Amino acid sequence: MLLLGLTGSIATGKSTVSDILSSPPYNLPVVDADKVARQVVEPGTSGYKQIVSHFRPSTPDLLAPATPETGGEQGRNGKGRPLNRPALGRAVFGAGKEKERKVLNSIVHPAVRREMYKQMLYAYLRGNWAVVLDVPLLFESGWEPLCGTIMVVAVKDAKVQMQRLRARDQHLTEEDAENRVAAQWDVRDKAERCMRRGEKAGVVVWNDGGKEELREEVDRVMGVVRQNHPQWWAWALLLCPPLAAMSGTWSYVRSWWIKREWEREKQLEKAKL
Ligand SMILES: CC(C)(COP(=O)(O)OP(=O)(O)OC[C@H]1O[C@@H](n2cnc3c(N)ncnc32)[C@H](O)[C@@H]1O)[C@@H](O)C(=O)NCCC(=O)NCCS
Ligand SMILES: Nc1ncnc2c1ncn2[C@@H]1O[C@H](COP(=O)(O)OP(=O)(O)OP(=O)(O)O)[C@@H](O)[C@H]1O
Repeated sequence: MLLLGLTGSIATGKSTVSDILSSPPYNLPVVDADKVARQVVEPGTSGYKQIVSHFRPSTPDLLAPATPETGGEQGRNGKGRPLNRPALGRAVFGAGKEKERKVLNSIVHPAVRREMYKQMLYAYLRGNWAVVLDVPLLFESGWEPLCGTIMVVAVKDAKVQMQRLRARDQHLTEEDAENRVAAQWDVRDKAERCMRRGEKAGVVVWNDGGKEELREEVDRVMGVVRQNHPQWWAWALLLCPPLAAMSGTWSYVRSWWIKREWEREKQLEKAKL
């Protein structure tokens, strides 16, 4: 089964592409890291308890206000009020907040990873030829070598990204939005890194145009992916687990090598400046 990593930067169009991939004619299962990241911090979970214990002293509005909708003082299930996500966002995005963001990531990411592995295994056992891993921080958090193919959804014009982000998340101020964009790698760097993997292992969906153009671009890119990963290969991997293990190991080593070379080049470029 192909692990198709879907990434980009904030508001470049990952969820829109993931909706296309999960509908006909593709009908691919999608494991959505943002969705899982919400589940693992619901009231009562260990993630929730750790976040409350670390962030509450510095963020007094960390929990949603006690209203009938949020279930009063103790929340709907009696395990606490849900997190006030915009407030937590302000505590971790912005200049000088990298340390706090790292703390949040170290609480949330391991739980996300565990749940995602479970969902991937389920998709494999159901005989899917591919599963989409929708992971916004795929490169930043080291998921890259795991994916047979990476699809980056990118825009060439940074203004398009900012406009879409502001239009979608109207609760964010201009500064909030800029802080969130700055918390991730530049999407054009992600596109470059992805193309470095070669067409078999890395494809870029450019999304500067309208939604109709995006659909056509996804169809074009999926034609390339499908050609490189035919159905018979998916069946061979399912019926022969040692072959799946060998193929996975080869893909991992190759991706790891490309990642290392790319990082070296970037370091050399930096040193030259
Ligand atoms: C800070 C939080 C509470 C803000 O919640 P909010 O509902 O406002 O945003 P949401 O979760 O929908 O994320 C929107 C986008 O922000 C970006 N983003 C989220 N977390 C991070 C992060 N730690 N670093 C950089 N970018 C991030 C992603 O592009 C994501 O798609 C939330 O983003 C969070 O819990 N982040 C930590 C978990 C994480 O890294 N999630 C990303 C996938 S694993
Ligand atoms: N080609 C397009 N034309 C017009 N609007 C678009 C296009 N692609 C995406 N959008 C809109 O831009 C916004 C951001 O897109 P989307 O939510 O898919 O991004 P995302 O990369 O998943 O964001 P996040 O990282 O925050 O989860 C949405 O409101 C979406 O409807």
